[in-house]
Amino acid sequence: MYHYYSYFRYIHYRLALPGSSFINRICPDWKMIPELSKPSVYIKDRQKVEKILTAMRQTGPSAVQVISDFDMTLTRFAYNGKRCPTCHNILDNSKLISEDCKAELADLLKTYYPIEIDSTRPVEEKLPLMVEWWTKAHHILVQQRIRKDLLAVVVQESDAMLRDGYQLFFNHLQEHDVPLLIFSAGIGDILEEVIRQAGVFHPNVKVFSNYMEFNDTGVLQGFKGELIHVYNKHEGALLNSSHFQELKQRHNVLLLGDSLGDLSMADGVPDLENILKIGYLNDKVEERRESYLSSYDIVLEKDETMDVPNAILLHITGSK
Ligand SMILES: Nc1ccn([C@@H]2O[C@H](COP(=O)(O)O)[C@@H](O)[C@H]2O)c(=O)n1
Repeated sequence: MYHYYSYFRYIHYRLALPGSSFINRICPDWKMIPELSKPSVYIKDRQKVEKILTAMRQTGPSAVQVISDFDMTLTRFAYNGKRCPTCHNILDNSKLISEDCKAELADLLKTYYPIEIDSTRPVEEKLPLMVEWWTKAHHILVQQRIRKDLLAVVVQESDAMLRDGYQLFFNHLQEHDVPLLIFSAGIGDILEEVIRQAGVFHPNVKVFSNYMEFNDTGVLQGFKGELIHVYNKHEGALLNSSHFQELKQRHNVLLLGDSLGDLSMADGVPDLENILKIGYLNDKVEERRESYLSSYDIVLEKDETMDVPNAILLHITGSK
């Protein structure tokens, strides 16, 4: 029964493809963004998306800000069939961690990641478990007496990969003075190193994340500030409301995420007018498709590229 239902939903979302003459007649913007016809693209309400795109293009780049998650949103989920690392995994798998602790961190991942992505569990039930995961993992990392000066080497030696098309994404935002806020439950120091080494840590990029605290000799002794995990980003957004106040003339938001927790990243934006939410659905696709389609305006299924966000950015900035 379930298979018939999901097949029907599949046909339903794929029927109104941008190539169809009906959609092109009422929605001229579809023709301008052929990337929206990629087989990886799913949209529940095309007219809503069309309306937001038209409004955002009309007001242009000076009214927009981009708010994005990092791990598995700006970075790849997999490459050649192998999972790519998150910020935490970059450290967990590095030479800075003893074999015993690597095994402990791997056990934590095996226990808690399935909970993180379980669409049958309510968020309230996941919250304490996520805090538990991050707290235990950070405790282990602190025990390892990690040296700040070795973080760059560890990132260089890792398999971290930004999504295909990341250069256009970061460079285009910089060229058009569009602020990019990266809001990550990963590790800020590692995240910054990944984008620095990729040559895209431009001045328009601001990062909210979990930052490491080092002692006078440069050894990790803890983490700064309030813990950010995947399901408390709204708290971080509200705590950092001064950042959003500085951008208060930017009423339009392009939001990129890969988890339902990422949907609250724009909670601190004052006088929000238009928000276009793009969600990468990387894992457990069948089980989670319906909830992603109900929450994100555009869902990108198993799509390792920045093609769609890039095409939308070029559209908004009038570059295409
Ligand atoms: N010990 C941990 C804790 C979390 N993760 C993963 O990191 C991701 C969070 O970062 P975002 O940039 O996506 O906010 C999240 O998806 C966790 O699965 C981890 O790998 N290890």
